[in-house]
Amino acid sequence: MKIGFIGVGSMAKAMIKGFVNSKNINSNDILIHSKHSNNYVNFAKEYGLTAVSTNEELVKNSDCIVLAVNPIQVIDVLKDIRELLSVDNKILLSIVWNYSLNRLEELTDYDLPIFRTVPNVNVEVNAGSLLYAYNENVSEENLNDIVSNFKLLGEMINLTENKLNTAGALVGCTPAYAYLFADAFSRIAVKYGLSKSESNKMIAQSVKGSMDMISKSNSNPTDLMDEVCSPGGSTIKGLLALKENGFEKAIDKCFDATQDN
Ligand SMILES: NC(=O)C1=CN([C@@H]2O[C@H](COP(=O)(O)OP(=O)(O)OC[C@H]3O[C@@H](n4cnc5c(N)ncnc54)[C@H](OP(=O)(O)O)[C@@H]3O)[C@@H](O)[C@H]2O)C=CC1
Ligand SMILES: O=C(O)[C@@H]1CCC=N1
Repeated sequence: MKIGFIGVGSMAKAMIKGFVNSKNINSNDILIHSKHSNNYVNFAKEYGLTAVSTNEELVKNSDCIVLAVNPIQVIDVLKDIRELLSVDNKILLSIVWNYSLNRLEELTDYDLPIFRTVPNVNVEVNAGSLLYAYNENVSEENLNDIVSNFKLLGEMINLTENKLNTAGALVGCTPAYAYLFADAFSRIAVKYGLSKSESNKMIAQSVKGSMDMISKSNSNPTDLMDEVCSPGGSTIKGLLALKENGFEKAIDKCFDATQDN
């Protein structure tokens, strides 16, 4: 399957690197185009991708078109490719935040198979999550083709579209908050004499292991927290300090902000 990316920003680059890392897709079967050639031509050379000079050329030569532009750019981009999308059984896969299937159909063709997905940047190391919903034009074959290719990037999770905004924030935005959490801990450890790079490694390993505990043990995070807090020990003191300083309230406000569309 030839996969064409319209838009080669942070998220598209992470997906492309994940595909290349997986070694299951020929790099030259990945086509790319974005607005400014200096932002994609060298990237294409570095990874052996096929750079094309227009969105139209990209659509003509791809089986699956990944729409990876910002929401404000969608109308202009789709206007130019709408007719080409309807030729030769193409599939549109949009990663555009908060852009509904219905709106994408209005801007393209009511017969076009369309996937709406929310990936996260962890796809770059094939440890991503990719939420997806799709319209009624998607055939069994389309579904198999998309799932078999995109699962190379991480876990594919099928959801009804009405859950995509909330689940999307949980999956798409949280890597940034996890980086903030890790950075805050490794920075304070520097105050106590560790180097930033050794702290980064330790916090990353510790948080990764803790997240594995949640997914593999199937336990509730509250129960796991209790196991770490030895009576009269340091962890409970730190945990209460987090509570007293508004940690949970800050998380609630953070999540509310992501839902404020
Ligand atoms: N970043 C993330 O973690 C996630 C992002 N998303 C969604 O992915 C989409 C892209 O996000 P992100 O990569 O962060 O954004 P970026 O701003 O990094 O990338 C946007 C890309 O769109 C390109 N572009 C703009 N106009 C056109 C055009 N007319 N034709 C072709 N390409 C064009 C830009 O080109 P150029 O660089 O040449 O100017 C750029 O490569 C957004 O809709 C976002 O909501 C979803 C989940 C997670
Ligand atoms: O910040 C954003 O809007 C995009 C969607 C999820 C992650 N980045």
